[in-house]
Amino acid sequence: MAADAPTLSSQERAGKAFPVSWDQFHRDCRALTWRLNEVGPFHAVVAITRGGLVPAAIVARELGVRVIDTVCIASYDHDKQGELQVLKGVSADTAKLGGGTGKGLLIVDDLVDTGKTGRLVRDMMPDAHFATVYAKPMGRPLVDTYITEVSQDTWIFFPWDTALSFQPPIRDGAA
Ligand SMILES: O=P(O)(O)OC[C@H]1O[C@H](OP(=O)(O)OP(=O)(O)O)[C@H](O)[C@@H]1O
Ligand code: HPA
Ligand SMILES: [Mg+2]
Repeated sequence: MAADAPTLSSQERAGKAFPVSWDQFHRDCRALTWRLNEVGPFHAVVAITRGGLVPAAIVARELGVRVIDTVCIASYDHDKQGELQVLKGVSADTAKLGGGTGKGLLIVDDLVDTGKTGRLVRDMMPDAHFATVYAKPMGRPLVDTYITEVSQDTWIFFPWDTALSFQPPIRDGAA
């Protein structure tokens, strides 16, 4: 499982912060759907939980897809990546819709970073279309469609993980 992907230090991971608001995320999901609309139709959407649940709901709504399944994978404890754990695979019904290889299925996640999660889901469903909202360079080759690329040393802060807080002025040393 992604034995070739180097381990990144916290410094390499969190060099730059890229905070995303709900409004921005919704717009980026809609932009993603415009692209996916050219590729479909899809039998079902498969969300990679938990981060993929939010974009999957928006994309499925925009594409008019009502069959939604999940693959439940955990690997990060905040910004530290551990071993990937597959907590749940696709259901038998969804696997049948994808003909056993994922053909006609749309896999959605919030982002690819090192690509470890993406490689795992691609191995599970090699003919599925894999879409993410954001992509970092190491994971980008695994994604069929994405909207915004950020550098590898950028950490994306999603709106469901954050809250508004005071920021010191830039001239006082804020990053
Ligand atoms: O390309 P990678 O380096 O594998 O990282 C990308 C994955 O990491 C995050 O999930 P995480 O494992 O943190 O779980 P979560 O979705 O429940 O937050 C994110 O939602 C992607 O699924
Ligand atoms: N932001 C949030 N979660 C993540 C990231 C990120 O940049 N990379 C892997 N999981
Ligand atoms: Mg995830």
